[in-house]
Amino acid sequence: MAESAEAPKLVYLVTGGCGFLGEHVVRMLLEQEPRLRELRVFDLHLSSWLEELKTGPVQVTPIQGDVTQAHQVAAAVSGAHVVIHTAGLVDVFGRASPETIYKVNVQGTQNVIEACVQTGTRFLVYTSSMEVVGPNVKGQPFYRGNEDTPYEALHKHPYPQSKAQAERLVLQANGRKVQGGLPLVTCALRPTGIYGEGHQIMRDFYLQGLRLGSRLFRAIPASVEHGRVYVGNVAWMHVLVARELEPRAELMGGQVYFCYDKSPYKSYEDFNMEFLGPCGLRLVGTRPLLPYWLLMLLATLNALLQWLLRPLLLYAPLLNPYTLAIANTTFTVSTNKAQRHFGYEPLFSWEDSRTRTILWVQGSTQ
Ligand SMILES: NC(=O)C1=CN([C@@H]2O[C@H](COP(=O)(O)OP(=O)(O)OC[C@H]3O[C@@H](n4cnc5c(N)ncnc54)[C@H](O)[C@@H]3O)[C@@H](O)[C@H]2O)C=CC1
Ligand SMILES: CC(C)[C@@H](O)CC[C@@H](C)[C@H]1CC[C@H]2[C@@H]3[C@H](O)CC4=CC(=O)CC[C@]4(C)[C@H]3CC[C@]12C
Repeated sequence: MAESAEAPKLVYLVTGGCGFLGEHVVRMLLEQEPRLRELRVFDLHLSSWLEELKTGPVQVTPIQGDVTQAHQVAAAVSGAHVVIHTAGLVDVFGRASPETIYKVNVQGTQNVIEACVQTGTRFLVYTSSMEVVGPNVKGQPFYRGNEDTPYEALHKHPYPQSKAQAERLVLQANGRKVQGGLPLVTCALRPTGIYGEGHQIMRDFYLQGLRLGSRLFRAIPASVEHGRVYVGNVAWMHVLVARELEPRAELMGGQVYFCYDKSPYKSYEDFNMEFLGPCGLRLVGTRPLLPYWLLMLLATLNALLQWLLRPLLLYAPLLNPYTLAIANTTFTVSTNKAQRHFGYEPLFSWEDSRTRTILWVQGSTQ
């Protein structure tokens, strides 16, 4: 816990606080923000682990609610000093309809913004995504780019479209007068693919590998780099931005920041093997075992099957045309904007991030 002479007086709200990233943000705030008096955790689905947090010095207030319900959001926001908005439907597998994704990710974010304006909360940190930039529909690579790199951010998929729209709303709201007459200060953080304790897709790959005789079969060329960032460092960046947004409002207000750390640049599958290898899996093939056209045919058949089965059951495999295209397109960032603007340095080294993730994967099947 960082030291502070002042008595704790601030109220923070984390939406989506029971999610993969949200939980790490909640725990990081309790460890690293000495000014906290109350931490409100707003989520559609509250987790049981919240109970263990109630014994500490900070008042932890679980709030079961839906960001698509403006009145519930306003009640949760009222009186908060900072809102960290991570809640969202993270769906590229066809589980939810495009309408639902839009309702949660865009209208939900608009509700958070309006709640800040109406209740007088001045600081809003939005969890955006690398996906608001790319990979785009043309499959153009984004190779070690930064926040200023020119890139045609064209999307057709509902998820990146919704994240891009929500980010625009947040950045446009910067400077709006909130109740009481002072300006709203907003910023957006763009994580690349987040990994770490609680990453369900990593767990799915591990379980799939165990079912296939402790092996996975390469589908993506090793040459395709995919940016990844450790969840603890993403959480730390959120805490730091929430703290620095007030004193550095002029510089940070209305800005976007990629989330980054020292995680190595690798293909999505080779990066996963950094954790799954030590857990006993091996990746078969030095190059994809099937040609891209055949993989795309299988992905398309998955999408067709999902559509046919939808009236009966939800069939949502990892392989679909969108995920295959994303995985096959280089997207990595190389930037220090967060360091320049608010002194961000990763809290966890690559070695530490890797060890923590391996331990979690090993324990995730017990
Ligand atoms: N997982 C990743 O690799 C990346 C995630 N992000 C962003 O980070 C944020 C968190 O993502 P994850 O933790 O991975 O997802 P998650 O699905 O684990 O967490 C999202 C949380 O939001 C809550 N939620 C969903 N709909 C809600 C609603 N209508 N009202 C209230 N709460 C609702 C869920 O219950 C869940 O706890 C999202 O905004 C996502 O777009 C950005 C880049 C990468
Ligand atoms: C089946 C194989 C082709 C396999 O390699 C597919 C992997 C695929 C599930 C992932 C590849 C890239 C991932 C996405 C990327 O990290 C960017 C993301 C940002 C977000 O905001 C949410 C998650 C995601 C879309 C992430 C989802 C999983 C992948 C598509």
